[in-house]
Amino acid sequence: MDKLKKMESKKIMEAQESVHLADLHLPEDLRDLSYTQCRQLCCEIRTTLVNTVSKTGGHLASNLGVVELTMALHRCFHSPEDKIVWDVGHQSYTHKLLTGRLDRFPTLRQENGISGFPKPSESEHDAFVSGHSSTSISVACGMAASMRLNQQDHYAVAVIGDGAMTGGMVYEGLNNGGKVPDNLIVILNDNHMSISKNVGALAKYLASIRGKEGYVKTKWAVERTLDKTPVLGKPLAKVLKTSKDTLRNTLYHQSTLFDNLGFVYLGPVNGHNLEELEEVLQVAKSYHRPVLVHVNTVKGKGYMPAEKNPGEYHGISKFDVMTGNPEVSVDTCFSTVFGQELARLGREDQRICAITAAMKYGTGLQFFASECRDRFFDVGIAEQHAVTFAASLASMGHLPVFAVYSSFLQRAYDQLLHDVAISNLHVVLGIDRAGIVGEDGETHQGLFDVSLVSSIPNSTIYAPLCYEELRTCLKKALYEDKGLVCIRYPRGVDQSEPAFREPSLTLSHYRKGGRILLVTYGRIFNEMVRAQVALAAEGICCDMLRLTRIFPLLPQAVAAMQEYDQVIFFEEGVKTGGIASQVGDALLESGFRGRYSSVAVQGFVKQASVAGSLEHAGLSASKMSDYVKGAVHGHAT
Ligand SMILES: Cc1ncc(C[n+]2csc(CCOP(=O)(O)OP(=O)(O)O)c2C)c(N)n1
Ligand SMILES: CC(=O)[C@@H](O)[C@H](O)COP(=O)(O)O
Ligand SMILES: [Mg+2]
Repeated sequence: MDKLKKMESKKIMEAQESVHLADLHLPEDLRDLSYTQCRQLCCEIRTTLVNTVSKTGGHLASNLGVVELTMALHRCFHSPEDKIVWDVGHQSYTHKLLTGRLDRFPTLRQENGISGFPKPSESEHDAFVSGHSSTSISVACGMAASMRLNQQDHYAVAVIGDGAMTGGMVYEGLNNGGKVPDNLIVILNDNHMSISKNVGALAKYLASIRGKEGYVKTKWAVERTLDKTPVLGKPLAKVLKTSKDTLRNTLYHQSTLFDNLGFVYLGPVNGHNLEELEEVLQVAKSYHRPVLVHVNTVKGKGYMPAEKNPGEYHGISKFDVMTGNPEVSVDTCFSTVFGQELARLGREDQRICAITAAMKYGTGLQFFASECRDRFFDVGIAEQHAVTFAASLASMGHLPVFAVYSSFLQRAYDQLLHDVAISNLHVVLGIDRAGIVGEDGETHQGLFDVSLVSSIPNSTIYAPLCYEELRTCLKKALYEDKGLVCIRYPRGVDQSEPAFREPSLTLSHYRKGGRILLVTYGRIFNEMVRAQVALAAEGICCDMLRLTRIFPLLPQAVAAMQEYDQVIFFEEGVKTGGIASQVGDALLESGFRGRYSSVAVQGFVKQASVAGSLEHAGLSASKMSDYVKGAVHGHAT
């Protein structure tokens, strides 16, 4: 039997053997499997994804869509020497399963468990931290450049979705990457979806090229013919390379944006067909220059509820696998209230415009979108653009409201400062997911917005406690305040007790006759109320001060603090530059003679439940009460 036949029979034998993730040494063993075995593994992976996410919550639909793509990548590239960089990283679950994390997979997104995003600290196969969109091409560019400098013949592969392609950083990366002779491969995972439908001119452009099946088929034939021509030394290889390019240009006169930017464009290919995927990836590797591979996938592939409703299953909480129904369904949350109130105001005032950066449903703007269609703008994953766009609308007399997650706003600091604040333009921000977010972890915590915005002159920040207060703040922000006005509110529901829910636009002072004043803002006031009750039961009487307008500091708040022997500020935000530290400065300047201390978040907050993270940060009721007891007895840290 010749070598080829032997290999063939080995393959057939292997194909008859069933394989399981748990029996394999991954990712290495993947390369020895037959396609039949790979497809079998894909089924096992999908079942694992659905079952696990049904218990932990997570990004299901995006992951179901890239099972074959991930398998093909790990068969064609050699991680960790080759670097696979996942954009956003929310679709990296299969990658985790194929790189030896099956046993830990049930701990997904839990405290001390594996992350829902790539984390080099978790595995050498996670090339780079991600969570925010559109960074992968820049990361891969840097890695490919480093490989060249170190004379390593490895590959840097960025895997990026069509939604993430709407982010501006992508074009900075393409601009840089397209001109270098590096082993840089960009895989465009095109499923026609961002979280909701992908929007904008780029989405339209991708739609126009993704249907061109003829392009790819003929192309493979050309590549194969040329690649199989015996190599007769370098000069001929050069001629062949030139003829490849000439042939490509002749056959495919219609070049893409990516070709024009210096990338070889390959595709589109069926992202659920392993053979086709591996073929295109091998061709991509053969170029040794920047290549973009366009892959068509179906978001939610293989689990009917997710295929039918990819938006709802993008990020989902625990659900019933049989029905697809969420375990707990929440009708109202801060985002919904914000969105509904904005829609109501928008109906009455034609100047109001609402802007989202691809988070229409997450921020509750779907209500505005359906009621005031022409004044609703989904600008794609483009927070920087969104802020400058809002500034520009304001300069033309509109009343723009940009609803954005706290952590994603971090990108747009200069736009807030340079485009909004310097001109004192009236722009309202709904800062959603403010504070601790829980299971998404470090990349998504909303803990920096207060420090960030309060460093900008003439800005205003509100932190409403409850829905009613949120509505009032929004009206005030639109009709009474000027300049940059932010309203920050958390993920989730109003948990404040009716007795503490008197809406205020400034501050609420709860007097019990104590000599200690506890101060805070936002949702952790609920924790403070519980702490105060517990402390009272132990004979420690505390007053409370809750701020609704947190910045600029209210003179009456600083004045109220002067009445006390001891003031303790609890803040669900970072300590540096936060309100607690600003209050400390103000008290010092005012000649306050009592004791002042604060508890705020320090460092990056890892994934855990919101309650768990509050506890670790010292911001739960029990930790607050412990801290106060320590302070009373003179040993607070
Ligand atoms: C800067 C930033 N803004 C918004 C998000 C929220 N976000 C996460 S995934 C996503 C959609 C990504 O779509 P795509 O890249 O096509 O991936 P798919 O889920 O379709 O696979 C968005 C908007 C984010 N992670 N980062
Ligand atoms: C991956 C990503 O950035 C988003 O999908 C984010 O996880 C959404 O968070 P929410 O679930 O709070 O909308
Ligand atoms: Mg997509």
